Amino acid sequence: MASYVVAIDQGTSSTRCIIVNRKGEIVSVAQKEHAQIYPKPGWVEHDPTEIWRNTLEVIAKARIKLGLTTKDVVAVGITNQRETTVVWNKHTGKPYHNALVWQDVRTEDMIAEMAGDSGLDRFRAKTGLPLATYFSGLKIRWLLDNVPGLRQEAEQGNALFGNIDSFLIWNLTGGAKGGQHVTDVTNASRTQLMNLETLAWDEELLAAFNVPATMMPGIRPSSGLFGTITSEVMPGVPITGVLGDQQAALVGQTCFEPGQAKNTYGTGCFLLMNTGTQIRPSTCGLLTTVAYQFGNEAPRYALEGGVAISGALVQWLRDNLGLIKTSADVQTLAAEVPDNGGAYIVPAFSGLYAPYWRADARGVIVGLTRFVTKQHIARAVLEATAFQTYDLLAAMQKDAAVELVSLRVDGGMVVNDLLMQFQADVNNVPVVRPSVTETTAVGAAYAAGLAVGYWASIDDLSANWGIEATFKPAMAAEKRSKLLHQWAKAVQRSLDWAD
Ligand SMILES: Nc1ncnc2c1ncn2[C@@H]1O[C@H](COP(=O)(O)OP(=O)(O)O)[C@@H](O)[C@H]1O
Ligand SMILES: O=P(O)(O)OC[C@H](O)CO
Repeated sequence: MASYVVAIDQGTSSTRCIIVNRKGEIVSVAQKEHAQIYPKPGWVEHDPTEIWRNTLEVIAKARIKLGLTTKDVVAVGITNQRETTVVWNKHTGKPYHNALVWQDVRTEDMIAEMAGDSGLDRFRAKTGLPLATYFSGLKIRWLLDNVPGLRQEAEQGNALFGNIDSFLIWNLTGGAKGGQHVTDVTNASRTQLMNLETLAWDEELLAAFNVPATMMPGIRPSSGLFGTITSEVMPGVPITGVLGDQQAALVGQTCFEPGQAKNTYGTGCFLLMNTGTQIRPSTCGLLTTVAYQFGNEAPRYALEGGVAISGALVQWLRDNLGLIKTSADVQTLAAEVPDNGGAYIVPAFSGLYAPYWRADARGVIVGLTRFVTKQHIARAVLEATAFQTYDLLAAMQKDAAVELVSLRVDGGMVVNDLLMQFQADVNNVPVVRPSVTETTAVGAAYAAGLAVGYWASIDDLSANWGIEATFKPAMAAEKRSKLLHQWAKAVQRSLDWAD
């Protein structure tokens, strides 16, 4: 049998195992959703043990579909929802608490105290990130301060911190019996505890967030050996690629040249532009982050704009309002009307992220009249994602001082042609959908395969990329500016809501 790379894509909504061949094609997939736990308004948790169980299950299923033995697998890559924080006991493997998901806003009250007189940008120079509920540092601190006995456990060296990548690697490589406690530079860059230049945990940051260094995983390049799997699901196979999911998508889209950008439409929506070896600070509310580091090469950096709620708004329409049965139904419903009927939704469920960074914002639906129907609401749901992306793109073009000639897209929502066309229209930039839209998993596979010589160089990867569809802007300028004007007003209405 031919040889393959296995990628595990642990996302916010589900866990997937995807098996990739040398052409970057997906030859087998298995996927499982996990529970979203909302203990209070604004709080979002996952059960790490459920995610671990699902990971084992999807690996087994994807392998069985293809009749794959471990001999056929050259390497494993892992990509994951970033920032989501797990702390577990190193002797038992048991988490001390559910994972605090990146969207969780329970640390909101800690921000003002941390910011002090320096403001939200207190740690931006070292980390590229503003103070926000989003990143792991405050989440770790919340756990240490609120889970009885945890701080003492951490100080005694019994408690380990990890994002989901670390938690999975540790379990796959032996768990309490010698599991590797490691992460990669891209994930570490989202904790707000790593220095972007040194690529090491920063003592001053650890002290400011009051996090003991003993909890922290070793930081490795994104492509290289992380450990060898001992779990019976794939014993003996090396894990040689790890990337946060948005950085993995950048790699999967083969955006290796400075100035190339992609937008991933999943639960949230994330626009990343490769800025090469340069750490480019943002003045427009974007993040500076590590894009990838392959082996001993210099790290590559990116500018990033992320919004918390995009596909999640479709799920909300489905699960909370019951207006659609499946996510795909949103397109059918929205296509029954020619426009939004004057309704706009700003899905600030977790506050607003880039470029606004307003933790006090909450979701609003504005422009309601008796004319507005569920069809208009469905349309407003899709348009909200496109408008939020427009805001990111505008900030990105200012920060990077480049004009994008096209936008490469991927993620679960890009099957939606109505959304893709509307995106091209409001951005006034062509939207390019590649033949493989599971770029997150493919990116992790690429990092893993490069490390073991399955692909010789990034040129091999770029040769695998191809276009499936291009959506060209077709909206009159006047209509476009009217829509964007109304959107900007709607955003203002969402601000200053949470006290
Ligand atoms: N046809 C569709 N139209 C709009 N949204 C969709 C469609 N299909 C899936 N989605 C949304 O895409 C998201 C899943 O995308 P995915 O990339 O799998 O997310 P994640 O990696 O965050 O788990 C879900 O929020 C879902 O509601
Ligand atoms: O699970 P996704 O694809 O929505 O991605 C989540 C991001 O990594 C959060 O930063």
